[in-house]
Amino acid sequence: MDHFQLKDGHLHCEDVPMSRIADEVGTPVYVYSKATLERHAAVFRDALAGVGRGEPLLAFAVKANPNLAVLKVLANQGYGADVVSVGELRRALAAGMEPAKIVFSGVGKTAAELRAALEAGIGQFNLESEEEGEELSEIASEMGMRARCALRINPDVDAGTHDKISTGKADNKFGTPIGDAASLYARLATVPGLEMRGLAMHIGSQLSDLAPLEAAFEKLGKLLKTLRESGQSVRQVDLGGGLGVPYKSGEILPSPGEYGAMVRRVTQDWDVSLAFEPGRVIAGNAGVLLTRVVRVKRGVVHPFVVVDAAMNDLARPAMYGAWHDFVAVEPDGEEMTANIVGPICETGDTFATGRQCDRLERGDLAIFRTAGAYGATMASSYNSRGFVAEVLVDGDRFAVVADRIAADSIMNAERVPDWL
Ligand SMILES: Cc1ncc(COP(=O)(O)O)c(C=O)c1O
Ligand SMILES: N[C@@H](CCCC[NH3+])C(=O)O
Repeated sequence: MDHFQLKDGHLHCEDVPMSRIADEVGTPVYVYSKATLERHAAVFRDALAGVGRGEPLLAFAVKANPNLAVLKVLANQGYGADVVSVGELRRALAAGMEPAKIVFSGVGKTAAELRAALEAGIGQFNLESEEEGEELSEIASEMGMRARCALRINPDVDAGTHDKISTGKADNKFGTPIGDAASLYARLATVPGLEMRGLAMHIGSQLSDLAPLEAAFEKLGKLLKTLRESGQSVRQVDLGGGLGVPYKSGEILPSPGEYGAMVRRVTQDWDVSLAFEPGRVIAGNAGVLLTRVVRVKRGVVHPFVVVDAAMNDLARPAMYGAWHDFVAVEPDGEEMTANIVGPICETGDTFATGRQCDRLERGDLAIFRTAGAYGATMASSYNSRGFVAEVLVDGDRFAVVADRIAADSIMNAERVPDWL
C-alpha cells in the first residue's frame, strides 16, 4: 500500500495533506511515512524469517537515512544498525539500537573510531583489510578487550549497477580479494585482541537483478567450506544490503520475498547465523521531497519548471543521473513536457529533462518520490542554501524531526581572523 496518495484530488502522506506540511514547515522539506517504514521493516523481516541459525540480525544501513526519528522507528521494529563512522554509531545508540546489534563497516575506520566502537560494545567489526585487523588488534589488546570480527571479502562480481555504487568488483576499494581471504582469515584468527567469527560481503547498491548477488553468495559459500575444512571457526555471515527499489512507476524489481527465497536456497547448508544490512529497500519509498515551483521559465525546447529544491537537497539526479518520479500535489488532469531544474548555478542542477509530468504553475507544490534513502543525508549547503527540514508523518499527525538549518547558522560558524 502506498502511503503517498491522492485523497480528494490532493496528495497526502498517510492522512496529512502535503499542503499542511508546506504551510507549517515551508519547502523544500523531506516527508517520511512512519507506516511505510514499519511496513517495509516487517516485509523484509518476514522475507528472511528463519534463514540461517536462529533469527537473522537486521542491521539498517544508517547511511541511507540517519535521521534519529527514522532510526527510532526501526529500533522499535527490532532492527540494529550498520554504521560506517562514529557519527553514525552515535546516532544508532542515541536512537536506542542495542550495541550488540550494531555492525561497523567501511574501508577507513580511524583508530579513534575503532576505540569508540569497542567502548560502545558493538556486536561486530567488518574488517576490510589486514592493515585494519592489525590496528584493531593493537587497540583492543591495549583496552584488554577482544573485538568480534568478520572479514569482508570482495568476490569480484559485477553487480550490474551504477559504477559509483558498485562495491564488489576487484578494482573497487572494498573488502579483501576473495583469493587472499582464506590465508588472511587464518592469520587474523591467531592475532591477539580479535575474535574472528565469520565473513561479510556487500557488492553494491540499487541491485535490480538477483543473479550477481547469488553468484557472489555462492563464492562466499565455497570460501566458508574451505575455511571450515582447514579448521577455522565460521559462525556468522553478513550478506550486506543492496536490494534495489523501483524509482519509476511501473518498474518491477526483485521483491524482498524473491531475495529471501534465493538467500534461503544458497545458504541452507552453511550452518551460520546470518546478518543483513538493508538501507534503500527500507527507507527509499518511505520518503519524498516536497518542493514548490518558484516559476516556470520559457525554454527553446521545453519550458523549465524551476523548483525551490536543488541538487544540494537531493543529489542523486546530479550524481548518478538518477530518475525520481515527479508529481503535482494538486494535479489538474493536464500534463506538460518540461525540464525540472533547481535554482543552483550549475547545469547539473537538473532533476529531469524533457519529462512528461503534471502541469505545474508558479506556486504549485510537487514531490520527488523515492527520496527517503540517500536524500537528506547527502545534502550539502552549496550556494549557501542551508539544509532542508525533515518531517515524520504518523496517521493524521506529523512532527518536524530535523529543523531546517538556515544559511545564516552555517555562516555564523565561520570566523574572519582579526588580521584581515
Ligand atoms: C557496507 C554496506 N552495507 C549496506 C549498504 C546499504 O545498501 P542499500 O541501501 O543498497 O541496501 C551499503 C551501501 O551500499 C554498504 O556500503
Ligand atoms: N548514494 C547512493 C548509494 C550509496 C550506497 C553506499 N554504500 C545512492 O543514492 O544511490
